[in-house]
Parts: sequence; structure tokens; C-alpha cells
Amino acid sequence: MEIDAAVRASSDGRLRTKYDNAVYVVQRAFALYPFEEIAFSFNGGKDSTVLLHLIRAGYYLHKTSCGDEAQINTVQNCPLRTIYFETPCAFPEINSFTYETVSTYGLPLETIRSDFKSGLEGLLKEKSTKAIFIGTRIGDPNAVGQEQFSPSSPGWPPFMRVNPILDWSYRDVWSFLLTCKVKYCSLYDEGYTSIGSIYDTVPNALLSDSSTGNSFRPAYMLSDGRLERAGRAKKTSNNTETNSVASNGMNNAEGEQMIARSASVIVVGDEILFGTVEDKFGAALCKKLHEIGWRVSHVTVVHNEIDSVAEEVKQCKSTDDVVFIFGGLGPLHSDISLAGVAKAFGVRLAPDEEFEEHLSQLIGNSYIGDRNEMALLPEGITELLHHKMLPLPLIKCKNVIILSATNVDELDMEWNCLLDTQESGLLRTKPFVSKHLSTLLPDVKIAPVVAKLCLEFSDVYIGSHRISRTGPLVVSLIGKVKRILELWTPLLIFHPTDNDFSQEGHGRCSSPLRRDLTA
Ligand SMILES: Cc1cc2nc3c(=O)[nH]c(=O)nc-3n(C[C@H](O)[C@H](O)[C@H](O)COP(=O)(O)O)c2cc1C
Ligand SMILES: Nc1ncnc2c1ncn2[C@@H]1O[C@H](COP(=O)(O)OP(=O)(O)OP(=O)(O)O)[C@@H](O)[C@H]1O
Ligand SMILES: [Mg+2]
Repeated sequence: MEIDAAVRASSDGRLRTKYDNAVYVVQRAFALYPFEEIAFSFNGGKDSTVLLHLIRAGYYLHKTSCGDEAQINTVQNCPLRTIYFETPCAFPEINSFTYETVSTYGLPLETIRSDFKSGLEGLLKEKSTKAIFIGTRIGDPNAVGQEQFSPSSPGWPPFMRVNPILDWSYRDVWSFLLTCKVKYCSLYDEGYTSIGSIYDTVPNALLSDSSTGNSFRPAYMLSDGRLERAGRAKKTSNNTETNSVASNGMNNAEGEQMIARSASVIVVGDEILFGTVEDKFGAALCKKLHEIGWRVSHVTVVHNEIDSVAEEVKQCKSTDDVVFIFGGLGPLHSDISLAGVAKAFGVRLAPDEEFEEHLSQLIGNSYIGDRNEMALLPEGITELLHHKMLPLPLIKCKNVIILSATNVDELDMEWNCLLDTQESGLLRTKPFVSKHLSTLLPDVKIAPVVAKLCLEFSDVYIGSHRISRTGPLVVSLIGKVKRILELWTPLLIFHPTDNDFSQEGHGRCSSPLRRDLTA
């Protein structure tokens, strides 16, 4: 059997292990279910092409292990029922590859022309189907919570989803296809790395060949498989992707700038709560976020406990655009932040091969641990943020960014990298304008003036603080409207004779002008 022989002859030990496990799952399925009650869901994509050849190999091994000597020479092909959900939105290359492949390998094809769920309902009504092979892999949006054998979801017709390549990485897929020298859809040689419909799929920009300007390198050259879905971009009606001009005349970048963004900061540290270590990250990050025009809704310090982190993340992730977490990262018993994030999103921690590879390059294989504890990341929701200045990519789970800085200098570096990385979602927005006025007037005199301003300027934050009980009261005006710069005038008008407010400048407060006058 040529697939089995090619993998056995390969020097790639990891591929052999993945292959053995996957083929074992295939053989188990053939042992568990009657052959005619198993189907193979094939769509011409790279994952289902891998699966096709694993099924062929598994079928061969199953037959030969059953001692079916008479059939050994006739089991090069596996006449497994094959289902293809055909839609008019499929790429013609995918369609033709699918039809060509089923014909090459003698697969009996059942084409279904409806959505997955009703198509499967129809299929099961027509023919008893107990199990379906699917090319789902960890990292696919629908893989979360699945095992190699997973019953279909509640509400779906009942069958067993068999996922032999669930734990395969992007790199494993390409090692297999190239090692076995099997044919795959031509789109993968044109820079497509994951293929959906013609309306939502473009070549992966990370494979753009800068020397030629408009061509793309083949899919197997994508170095970080996490980014295989980067080509699943929305095409706009006029086929341009970005920089469209909205109906209000603003371009996207300007429009984005005006949107108010908020963040929250979660610091994980028993030591901070014991008072033995001082938190410097919360304050430093608030300043940085303020500088890019973001509002910080709150900073929390929590214990190194999975539930404490999970509870906080759960709350913040739905109310803020981005949530930052510090601390609790690594292989120690107290390093629970990632488990907390996973719990908040209702997913489990799963080995992440790309991250493992980065770790092994940085610290060597022997330091990672047998169970790859440091490479366990929340399954299906993790993105790695790369930057040439970062020794290790930063971990982002949906809108939660896990920072690995251990001091403020490292935070500066990570922050600059995040600002430089589009995927971080940290868009600079319109900067805040601020004005700080200090006065020695008694609070009772100030209160009505400030209250009146608050009512009048609801889009401006107006607050006050004291540096000492007897010293001046500082009134702060912070907002995104230039009018703030004139806002101190009403205060002066209100007390024309006092002339007792001094202005501390606005924006970055470079040289405060302090003219504290007594009432
Ligand atoms: C054979 C087959 C079985 C599926 N079974 C389920 C299922 O049990 N539960 C479910 O939520 N989705 C099921 N799906 C849908 C997939 O989870 C998922 O929506 C689809 O493969 C994603 O493709 P897309 O990225 O093109 O939307 C099934 C799809 C296929 C092809
Ligand atoms: N239209 C379809 N018809 C039949 N099976 C499908 C269809 N779409 C998805 N599947 C099943 O779901 C699996 C996962 O789909 P997915 O799109 O992630 O992988 P792929 O198409 O094989 O590869 P790629 O990620 O490069 O698009 C497929 O391998 C296949 O088993
Ligand atoms: Mg696909």
C-alpha cells in the first residue's frame, strides 16, 4: 500500500506517530460499524484529501489484519460511501478536484445539494448511516470539545463523527501530502491555505510573493499554521478588501478612530494581595491605553486560582473590547491563568504544536516538560501574535491578550509590539484631551460649578482629587472634544473676582502652570 510505505520510509518521526494514531482510529471505525453504514465527508479540501488517503491506508490494514488474504490484492481502493455537499459558491477548482478524485479512487459519490444539517437528515432517512469520517482538526472553529469519536450535536441527526486527524497540525497535513506525493487541489499552490466559499476566501496574504507583486507562494510554505485561515477574508461587492469609503464620507481608518474603545486589566498575583509585591503593571498599562485614546473600565488583582481568573475574564470579555492579563503564566502549580481563560470561554486546554515549536526554539526541548505543560493553550480560540522583537509570540484568546512581561521594561517592549501588530486589535483612536485645574476654594464652593459642567458636558469626564487634605483640589476634565480647552473659562466666569483657578495644561501636562490663589 503506497501511502503506508511512504510514511514508513519517511524520517519524520512525528509524522509517523500522527499517521499511526489516525490510521488506528480509521481501523477502529471499520471494526465498530458495518462498512455500508459508514460514510466519508469529502469536499476536495486539503484536510479531507489527507483523510481520504488515511482511510485508504486504514482500510487496507483493516482488511489485511482480518487475514482477508484473498482480498489483499484488491483492497488498494476503498469503495466507501462518499458524501459531498455541493454548493454554487464552491470554487470550480474544488468542484473539479472532488469529482476527479472520487473517480480516480473509485469512491461511490452521493452529492447533496442542501445545507449540512438538512442534507444529513435526508441522508440518514434514506440510508442507515452510523458513522461519518470528517477532516476536522483542532483549530477549526467547529472542533472545540470534539474527540476522535464524537456523537453528532444535539439537534443534529444521530451519527458518530469520526475525526481521525483531530490532533493534526497544519504542518502535519502538509508533511503528509508532500511525503505521500498525492494530488491535492491546485488552489493550494496559488496561496490558498484554507478554502471556504468563493465569497469569503482569498489567497493568504502571508504568502504574497513581494518580488512579483501579485503572485502567491504555495500553501505548504506558510510557516505558522495558526494563520491558515488568514485568507478567509470577506470580499466586498466591488472586490476591494479595505479602505472603502463609507457613506458618511469617512474612510474606514478615520471611522475606526472615532469609535470609543475600552479595555480592562486583570493582574494575577497572590503576592500582590498579600502585600509583599507591588503591582506596577495595572498603572503602567492604564497610562499606555490612555495614550492611544482607550478608556480603561477597571483594573483587578485576583488570586492565582482558576475560578477567580475565569470569573473575572468572563465578565470583562463581554463588556470590554480587549482584556489584558498579567501573571500566572508558566509551568508552576500557581500558573493557572491560561486554564482560567479556557474556563471562561468554556473550552479545554489542548497542546498547541506551533507554540510548542516556538518554545523549543527558545528554551530547548528538554525544558518544556513531558506533557508539554507550557504549550497547552485554550483550544480553538487561541491566536499567536508574532513580532520580530518578541522572543515568544504573545497569546491572544478571542479578545483576551495574555502578557508575559515580568517588569515594566518588558511591558514597554510587549506593548510596542502589540501596537505594531494588526491582529492585536489595539487600534489607535482619537487621543484624549485633558485639562487639570487646581484650586484652594473650599469643596462646597466648587461642587455646584462642577455639577453644572457635568450636566452641560456629558461627553467630558469631570472629576476631582486631592493630593493632601489641606492642599489644593485638582479638577480634571478629560474627553475627546477640543472644547475641553475652553471649559475652564466657565469656571473663571463663575468666580470672576476670585481668579482662583490655575490651569495645569492639557494633554501630556508638560509644564504645569500653577497659580494657586486663596479664596
Ligand atoms: C458530515 C458533517 C457532519 C457535521 N456534524 C455536525 C454536528 O454534529 N454538529 C454541528 O454543530 N455541526 C456539524 N457539522 C457542521 C460543521 O460543524 C461545520 O459547521 C462545518 O463543517 C464548517 O464549515 P464552514 O467553516 O464552511 O462553515 C457537520 C458538517 C459535516 C460536513
Ligand atoms: N462541502 C462539504 N462536503 C463534504 N464535506 C465537507 C464539506 N465541507 C466540509 N466538509 C467536511 O468538513 C471537514 C472540515 O472542513 P474544512 O473546510 O475545515 O477542511 P478542508 O476543506 O478539508 O480543508 P481546508 O481547511 O483547506 O478548507 C472536511 O475535511 C470535510 O470532511
Ligand atoms: Mg474547506
